This record gives sequence, structure tokens and C-alpha cells, in this order.
Amino acid sequence: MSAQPLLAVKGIDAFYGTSQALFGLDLEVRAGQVMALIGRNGAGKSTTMRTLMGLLPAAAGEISLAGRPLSGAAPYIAARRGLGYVPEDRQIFTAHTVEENLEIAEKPGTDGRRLWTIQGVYDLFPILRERRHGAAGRLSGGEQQMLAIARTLMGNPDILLLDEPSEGLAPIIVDQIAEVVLSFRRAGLTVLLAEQNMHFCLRVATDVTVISKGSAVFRGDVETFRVNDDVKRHHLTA
Ligand SMILES: Nc1ncnc2c1ncn2[C@@H]1O[C@H](COP(=O)(O)OP(=O)(O)OP(=O)(O)O)[C@@H](O)[C@H]1O
Repeated sequence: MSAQPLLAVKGIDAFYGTSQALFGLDLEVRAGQVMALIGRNGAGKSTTMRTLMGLLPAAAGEISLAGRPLSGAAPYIAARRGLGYVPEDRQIFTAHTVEENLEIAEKPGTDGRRLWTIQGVYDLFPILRERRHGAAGRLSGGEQQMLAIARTLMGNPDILLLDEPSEGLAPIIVDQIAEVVLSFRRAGLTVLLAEQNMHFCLRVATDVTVISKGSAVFRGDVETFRVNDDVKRHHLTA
């Protein structure tokens, strides 16, 4: 394992107006990890993602990517530097076809390579190949989630940020998304996954950061987390 984390977040604070949502949050993601950011509703998972992407400013602290500062960067810079964000609300272009959504998002990775192609993402999500000429707005919720992930892959990110990919989906679809995240894990793609669904996290993650009231309260590998009933009881159960 390399000494330097791919993504390092140190002591970040974030606010919505005067209301503070993150309190000195620390987070590290190393290359090849599937890091689950687990926390209750309102714990600050989405806020962490938004702050990483530059959609919300960090009022304090530092963010660095591959050893270079990222704090204060605009969202398009964060994307160019290798962060690929799949927001909770998916934000696909509903009036465009599935294929147009993918074409719009195509860009080389930070190393100039284009590992992901339209055919590659169709192989990962065959249903999108079937629906490729249809309007994205006509897809089911699960298919829209798949399209949101596929579209982000088209940007060849170094780190994939997935915000609650299982939210609101039927168990069979959640299962398919879990299989896809597991395939990323096998391929060595680095993932930061915000989730409330503990079962999903335990299945796909290599490592866990538990967030509670805007701060990290546990960091460790998934096996250490699995047996830590104290953390689960105090910070995760309702
Ligand atoms: N746009 C907003 N304006 C004001 N406060 C917000 C906004 N978005 C989130 N918050 C507040 O910030 C805190 C963290 O919310 P956040 O959405 O990051 O939590 P979360 O862990 O992602 O949970 P959820 O599953 O509900 O998205 C909460 O107290 C929430 O009410």
C-alpha cells in the first residue's frame, strides 16, 4: 500500500449559511480502496461529497488529491483532477437519449487515457444498451442510477464518488449495483461510497469511515468495523 493517500481530507468545516454541517472532518482514501462513508441521515455524507467537488466551500481545513492541494477548486477543476461524482439526485439529462448522456460526459482521464468507452459501459450495464435510443427521463429509477454511474465512468475518473447509490431502489436493483461496485473493487478502481445501507457497505467496501454529526468517529478496515458493535450502536442505529 502506498504511503500517500490518493485523497486526503484534513479538518474540514463546511456551512450552509450560518448552519455548520462539517466539523473538522478527516478522511483518507488510498488507491484501490472502496471506502464507505457511513452515517445516519443528516450526518454529513452528501455535504462531504459536495465539499470535495467544490460545490460547497470548505471554510477550514485542507483537501489534497495525489499529494496536490484541491481546496477551493471549482467543480470542473475537481473533475479534471480525477474526481468523478455521481450525485444523490443523479442529475441526468432527462430529455436526451441514454447514449447522448454518455457522449456528453466523455473525457480522457488524468493520464490521458480513455479506458471507458460507450461499449464498455454498455457491457457493464446491458440494459442501457437496450435503452440507448430512448429518452433518459423514461428510464426506471434503477436504470437512471446505472446511467448516472455509467456517465461518470465516461470521464475516466481516478476516484469515483458515489452518493447513496442504493437509495430508493428495489432490492434486486440494489443487488445489481452492489455487483457493479464489487467489479470496480476487483478492477482496482478507487471508490468513495456514501451510504446509509450498512448491509450494502459490508458487502462491497474494503474500508469504512463512520461520520456522525459532521465528524469522523471511526476509521478502519471493513472487518474491524464489522465486529465493532460500539460504533454501530452509538453512531449508526436510530
Ligand atoms: N442545502 C442545505 N441547506 C441547509 N442545510 C443543509 C442543506 N443540505 C444539508 N443540510 C444540513 O446539513 C447536515 C448534513 O446533511 P447531509 O445531506 O450532508 O447529510 P447526509 O449524511 O448526506 O444525509 P442524507 O442521507 O440525509 O443525505 C444536515 O443537518 C442537513 O440538514
